[in-house]
Amino acid sequence: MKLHTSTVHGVITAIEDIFKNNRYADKVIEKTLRSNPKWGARDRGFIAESVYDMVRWWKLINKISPSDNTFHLFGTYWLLQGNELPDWKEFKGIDSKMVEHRFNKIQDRATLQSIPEWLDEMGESLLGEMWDSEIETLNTQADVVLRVNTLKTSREDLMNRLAEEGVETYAPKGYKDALVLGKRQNIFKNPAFKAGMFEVQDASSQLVAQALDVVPGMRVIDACAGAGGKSLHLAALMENKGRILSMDIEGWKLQNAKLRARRAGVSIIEPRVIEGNKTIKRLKESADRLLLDVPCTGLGVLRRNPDTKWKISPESVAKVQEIQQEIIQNYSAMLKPGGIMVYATCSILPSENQDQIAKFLASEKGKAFELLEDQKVLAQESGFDGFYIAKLKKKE
Ligand SMILES: C[S@@+](CC[C@H](N)C(=O)[O-])C[C@H]1O[C@@H](n2cnc3c(N)ncnc32)[C@H](O)[C@@H]1O
Repeated sequence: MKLHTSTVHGVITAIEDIFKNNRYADKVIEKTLRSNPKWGARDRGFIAESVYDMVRWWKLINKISPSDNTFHLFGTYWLLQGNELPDWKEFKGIDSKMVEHRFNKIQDRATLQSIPEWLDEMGESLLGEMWDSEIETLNTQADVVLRVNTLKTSREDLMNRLAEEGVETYAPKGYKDALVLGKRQNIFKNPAFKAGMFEVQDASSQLVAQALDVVPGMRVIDACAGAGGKSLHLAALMENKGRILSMDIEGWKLQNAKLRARRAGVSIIEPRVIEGNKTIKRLKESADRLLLDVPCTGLGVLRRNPDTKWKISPESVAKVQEIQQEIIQNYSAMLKPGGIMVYATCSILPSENQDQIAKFLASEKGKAFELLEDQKVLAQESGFDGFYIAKLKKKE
């Protein structure tokens, strides 16, 4: 593949923005692509993929590159991908033999898999021998998965409609509303997206709303609703009948959920900002179903957000675990006796998942609950994101 000055500069600028200014990769890529409307689909694809890949392999590239000059780092990445470098002055001092030689000398998993050492140690201690292949899987590129909005269309109709436009998809077994794109592309531009016929949502994430066993007419609380991905799915499963209270501590995220609801033809979502314990107390025993899609490290979705591994630390992992336990302890009061609560994370760490549930069940408030089932979804087994989903019942 031939390299072009303008797009390589786009990658270099984006990488410097991410690492020097500590910005999120997805936001930086979005900004870079927006600032250059003349780039075509291939150029955009090249930039997005190269930036994500460089972020993913940052530690490895830095170990091999002859310097921390961003062109050298890009050149190293490009050669590691099995490509050739053009004769540009910026790439002076790097060649494929040197890159191969330095790569072959690396033995340790933390560098080879390009993750911080503390994370490698934590992963191994918590996941044992599963860690090796899990981190390998989490370093690959994720599929683009759609969730069909059954309020507007069926999976078969959407599949046919997209196929007529040349967008090939397949329906993965075991995920009744999911379609996987055959080829990565910007699907947000598709008219079916603008018409609210689908959302982009990983297949594992689609298991969360399903676990709540909702029926039309129920009163549901989605207590960490964010931009409303799971609330929208719940609304579709409830045939847009009943009530969903979508709550979060961040009001701007709920605003986003409102816009998405309008596009999806959903009218039963009511956003509510959590302003403290008072908001929770007022809703005591008011919900038939309660979803706690709690904040987490995001280690199950590293394929989508590779920069997570450079942003988290042992301290932030401990802090988020504290928040998770606080949420389950305090928010579980909003569920009616006999109701069902789902606790979910997009993490693969037992300390954020089954250990949190065990701690809750052993506590005073947890005595009112029983665990019905839980799913520990690893990326290496499912082929999709890593997730944890626990389904609990509040005793009558
Ligand atoms: C995993 S995200 C939710 C994703 C969302 N459910 C979706 O499907 O798109 C976790 C959310 O919890 C919110 N959050 C963090 N601390 C919270 C708290 N104490 N109470 C409620 N929400 C909180 C964050 O703002 C974030 O939007």
